[in-house]
Amino acid sequence: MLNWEPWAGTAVLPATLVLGERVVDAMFGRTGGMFALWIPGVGRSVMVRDPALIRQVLLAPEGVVDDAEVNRVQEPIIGRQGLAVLDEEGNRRIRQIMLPALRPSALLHMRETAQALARRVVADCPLGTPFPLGPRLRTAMVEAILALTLGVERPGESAAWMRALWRVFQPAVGAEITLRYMLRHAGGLATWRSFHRRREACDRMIYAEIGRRRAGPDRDDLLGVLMRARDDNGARLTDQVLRDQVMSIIAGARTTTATALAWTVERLVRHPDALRRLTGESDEGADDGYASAVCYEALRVRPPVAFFGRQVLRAFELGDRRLRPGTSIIVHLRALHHDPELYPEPAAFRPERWLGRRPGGFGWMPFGGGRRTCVGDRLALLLMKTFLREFTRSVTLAPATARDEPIRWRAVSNLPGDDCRVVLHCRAGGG
Ligand code: HEM
Repeated sequence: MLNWEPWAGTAVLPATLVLGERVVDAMFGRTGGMFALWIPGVGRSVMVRDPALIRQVLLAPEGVVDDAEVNRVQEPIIGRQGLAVLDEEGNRRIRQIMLPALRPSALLHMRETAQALARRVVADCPLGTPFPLGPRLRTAMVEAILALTLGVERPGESAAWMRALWRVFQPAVGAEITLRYMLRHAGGLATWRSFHRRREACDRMIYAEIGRRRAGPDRDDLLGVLMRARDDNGARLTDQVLRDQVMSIIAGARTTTATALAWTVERLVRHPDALRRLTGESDEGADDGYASAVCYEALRVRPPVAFFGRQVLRAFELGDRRLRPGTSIIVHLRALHHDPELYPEPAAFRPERWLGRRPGGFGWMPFGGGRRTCVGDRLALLLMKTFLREFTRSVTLAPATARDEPIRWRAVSNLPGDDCRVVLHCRAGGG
């Protein structure tokens, strides 16, 4: 029954690059929300967009699907004990330590950090001329995450961290990591001195910070929270585990939130009514209901992360199919978020859909779901809303071109094709 599909399904992703997303939608339409395919470096897979099937995957009992295996590509950066690649028990333990520090009530201090960063972005942007906002948002978001994780707030200090991180995270390294991961069974990850040197330079900074803290007073940032944790026997997390969590948080947060914000601005400048309403709300300053709706809708129509996945450990019935161990299950987020049965006129950007309503269930999943759901979702929304408020208060935003920016799909990211090209003008009486 699956016979024709792996071939047609395998052709779908490359065909999408040429013919656009309608190819994926057509395939899902023909196959009832799930199709089989073969992905280089990943292997036998099914691509899913049906919320009932996604629910079944995410609520599967422990031991039936593996949450970590599909994240192994990140291991050279986040380490063997990084949150995303830890086994279920290890992952649960680290999440229990981290999550209280990532709740909205614990993140209030991040609002001020985000405000200051947003003001600096606005002050540094050229006025009256088109430019890409994306790179400036990426820098600001790395600074935000350094403040949250390591308490780095001073510009000189953060510049040193940014330089070290850039050498590990630059796109060429990312592409090589993916390629080496695909060749892992042929020893693709074995020797790679240049990368190890870059990573060690970054690691030295993290270990030096851990050492300073062991010798000095406690700090209240995320590293401080991790360093205070003890297990039932009173043992604390090792330096290696701490290092791997710092890199996991930076890897998870580094570009995702900036991409989400870039898409939100890209959608808003092409929907002047929504932008006007958001600006009105920012000026009044009391409520952020519309800003929340704008963020939910932008994350729906343009999910920054294109897919998330799980791997089958024990033979598993998914819908009417039996999946063999080793099969990867990939959730296609843009297709899920454009299901017309869930969202009438799914391509329309309409924040009003979310007024008086919070996303829930399995039809809106920009942050993934189940046991491995993103730990930074609340922080991401806080950063997005704070930036939008500062922007709309101090500048008017307009698109640099009339056409929508195309979705540039790179690895697991959906990026704005022109890196969010906009024109800013000072607002009369704003700021
Ligand atoms: C709009 C911004 C963001 C988006 C769209 C996003 C999306 C995602 C997705 C789809 C996953 C996979 C979840 C799954 O497999 O079910 C994930 C995991 C993760 N995210 Fe985010 N993320 C964002 C921001 C952040 C931030 C700000 C942080 C750090 C504070 C972060 C840290 C992580 C980590 C550490 C994981 C791995 C969790 C685990 O395996 O237990 N993310 N994220």
